[in-house]
Amino acid sequence: MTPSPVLILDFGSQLTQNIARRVREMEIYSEILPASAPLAEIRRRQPLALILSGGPSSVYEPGAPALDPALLDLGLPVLGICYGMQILAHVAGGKVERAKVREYGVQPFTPAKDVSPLWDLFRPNSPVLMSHGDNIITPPPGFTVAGHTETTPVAAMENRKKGLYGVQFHPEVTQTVAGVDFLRHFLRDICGIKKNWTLKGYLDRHVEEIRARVGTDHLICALSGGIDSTVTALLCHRALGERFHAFFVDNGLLRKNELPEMERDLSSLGIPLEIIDARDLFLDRLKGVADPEKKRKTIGRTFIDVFVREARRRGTYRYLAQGTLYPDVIESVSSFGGPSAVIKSHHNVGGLPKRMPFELVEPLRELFKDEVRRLGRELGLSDRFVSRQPFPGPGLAIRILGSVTPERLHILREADAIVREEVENSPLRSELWQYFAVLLPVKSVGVMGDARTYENVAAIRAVCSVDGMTADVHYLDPGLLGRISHRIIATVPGINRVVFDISPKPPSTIEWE
Ligand SMILES: Nc1ncnc2c1ncn2[C@@H]1O[C@H](COP(=O)(O)OP(=O)(O)OP(=O)(O)O)[C@@H](O)[C@H]1O
Ligand SMILES: O=c1[nH]c(=O)c2[nH+]cn([C@@H]3O[C@H](COP(=O)(O)O)[C@@H](O)[C@H]3O)c2[nH]1
Ligand SMILES: NC(=O)CC[C@H](N)C(=O)O
Ligand SMILES: [Mg+2]
Repeated sequence: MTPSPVLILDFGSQLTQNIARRVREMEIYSEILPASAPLAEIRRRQPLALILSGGPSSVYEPGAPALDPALLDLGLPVLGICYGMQILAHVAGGKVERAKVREYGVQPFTPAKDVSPLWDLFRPNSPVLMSHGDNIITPPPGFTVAGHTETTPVAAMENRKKGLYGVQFHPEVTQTVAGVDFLRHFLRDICGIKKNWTLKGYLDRHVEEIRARVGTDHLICALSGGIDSTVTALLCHRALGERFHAFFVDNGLLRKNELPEMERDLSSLGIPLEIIDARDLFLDRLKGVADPEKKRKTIGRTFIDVFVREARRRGTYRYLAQGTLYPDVIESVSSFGGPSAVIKSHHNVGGLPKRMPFELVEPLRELFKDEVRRLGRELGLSDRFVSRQPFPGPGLAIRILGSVTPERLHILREADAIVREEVENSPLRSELWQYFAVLLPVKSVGVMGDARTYENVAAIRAVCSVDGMTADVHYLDPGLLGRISHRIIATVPGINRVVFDISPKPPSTIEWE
């Protein structure tokens, strides 16, 4: 049975899922609902506490996301974070205005005297992450100021009697050093919530949910052999048995030897699999497409067309399972109805056609990659499998800048195989999140064997990351870089220059398109 959640109301923050995962890390069940969710919907879930997320709006602007005042009278503890605190103040009769000085980055926070035990963890000048342009000028009646920073007089507030609290800073990020402990103290000690969630429980619950939802229908699973879809497949297979069918699409955008390696790995897991050769269709549709978003949408649509065609051929399937994770969602669409920005359309989310003949089953949609890896271990996947580098569904197409042609695919495939082989033969493999080659749409002059060349440039990317939301460059050892460059230029016809990408995410993204 699903436990009662800590309910997080999303006002459009890029950090909303960070709040959710912090709560999960304390083994407490949480759910996210859009801030616009009706009161009845919220009550139906019988939440144990409410957390109001941050968001890009200002409470005094027309159309800013609202908070139903009735929520403050349910007798539930409430914690507002950033916009969440501002909307709480606004609704309860306080005053919010544009600040004279905006406050961004880590700042020293000092709790007020005679505050409730919630603030026990903060010493004077505790580092907290701030990111706001509005300030609470007057706290609402019944509230007292619980702390300040140099430029924010109301950096925290509380109405102890009603259990309503607010912080202007972000406790859900590691830059707020006491942040995680503060959230735990709030939920465990102040709200008195007991541990009620584990990844194993997550697994069991989703197996049950899929069984209940799909009923006697059949489900096809889009399986790439990557960790996300493999965990999705294991979960759906466990739920549905014979009514589960996995399709792997060869879209012609795969890496060297991907198909045989994937077949070998998956057959050892006992997942029945069909391989669909759709190389010509994908390459045909991608002809002349150079714009990154157009490429991604073309690929997303073609994946679905292929699934529809194959599903019709075999009978009717109502459900399509995909290994969609939370970062795919947050970068692709305005998540959970919140007004967050589109960064790029991941093929499996923002790249999908508007009208779909399938209902999607996406059991991992709330999780981050490192959580899926732990789930994979829980399901018995080997460390080697679980720690493999992610490979995006649009494949080499988003690493060939400009139009995708069979010749350019061949060049990149060969160069990329060398990067993989060299890194995988070094002790680095387990430290890196991703390592790959990108083919640039520029040519440069070289000299090989005394003759002039005028050929393509390849860029090498190597990054470390926990969840793909941010990434650091890993400066490869010069010896290793030299070997990679030498091998590529010597053995891959069409490349005469190799460069190394030194841009972190943000401001760059991991993939070049
Ligand atoms: N070639 C493919 N055939 C079938 N489905 C695919 C293919 N490529 C991607 N997908 C679907 O798109 C989803 C998202 O792709 P993505 O690459 O993020 O995940 P993954 O391949 O499962 O894991 P990883 O991130 O480790 O590569 C997959 O989980 C899978 O459902
Ligand atoms: O399945 C996917 N479909 C996509 O369309 C897609 N685009 C990026 N990625 C992967 O997501 C992580 C973050 O990538 P970016 O920094 O490029 O956005 C990195 O690990 C990327 O490889 C994708 N995965
Ligand atoms: N990150 C936030 O929640 C910002 C809230 C509000 N818009 C501000 O700038 O003050
Ligand atoms: Mg993949």
